[in-house]
Amino acid sequence: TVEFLHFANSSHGPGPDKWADDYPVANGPRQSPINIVPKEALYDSALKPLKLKYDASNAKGILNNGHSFQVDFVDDIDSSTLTGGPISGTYRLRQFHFHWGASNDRGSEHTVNGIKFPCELHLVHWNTKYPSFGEAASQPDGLAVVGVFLKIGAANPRLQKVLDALDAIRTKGKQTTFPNFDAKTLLPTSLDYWTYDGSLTTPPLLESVTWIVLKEPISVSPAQMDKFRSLLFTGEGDAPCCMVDNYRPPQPLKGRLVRASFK
Ligand SMILES: O=C(NCc1ccccc1)Nc1ccc2c(c1)[B-](O)(O)OC2
Ligand SMILES: [Zn+2]
Repeated sequence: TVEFLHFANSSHGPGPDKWADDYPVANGPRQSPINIVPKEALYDSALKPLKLKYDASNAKGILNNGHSFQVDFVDDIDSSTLTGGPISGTYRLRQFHFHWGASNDRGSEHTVNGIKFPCELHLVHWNTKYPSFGEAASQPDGLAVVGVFLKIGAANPRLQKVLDALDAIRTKGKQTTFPNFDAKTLLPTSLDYWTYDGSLTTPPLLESVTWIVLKEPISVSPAQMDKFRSLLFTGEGDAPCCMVDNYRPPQPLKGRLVRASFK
């Protein structure tokens, strides 16, 4: 079947194959996502365990931003942080969001041995050595994003808390409060990960992300996947366009090394 990326030319702008026109970095040396080939990843015993310390009271709101939805966190103090892993210093949790497909055969941005998952969660953190997220986003060590695959299985009750808020943000630009949410509840048991240097996967595609992709997926049920697909790319009053296939396909590795925190 012809894979139609809903990013493709449509009501919400040009698709991935057109991004290089406005963002030449789209063809840069460290673009994301990538296909991860576990057998070609290098086990690095010097990699530290990930340390995620999240404070549920930092959760602020949930927003339909027109290409995904995100849960935003208070990030003016070091209360929800990522340390350890491949990074040095302290990175603050800013937001998390997802990417998903029109059907369960696609949707993730990273792939593993060419396998696509139906959905991928991104927990976005910024390096506190910089004064703000915006500043950090333009630095090579500015951002650290934890990627978590979602795999079809039993319904995920922790994810359901997020999905229950989607009815209130169906159209582009809508937001509502989303207090007291512990993002740690969305993580799998194992924090084993692959890591590599990459970029934002949506414009401006800045090459400022240390990617940390967890090996173990979390579960999502088919009904829960349909809840993601109930969102709209379009604003209230516009002809409705379902928010699906909001993922960028894998980009050339260009000689980059992917390291593994596990054997
Ligand atoms: O924060 C974003 N845009 C707003 C912005 C503000 C200021 C400077 C630059 C960008 N985008 C963005 C951030 C993090 C990730 C992605 C996109 B992702 O690749 O989808 O997953 C990880
Ligand atoms: Zn993302």
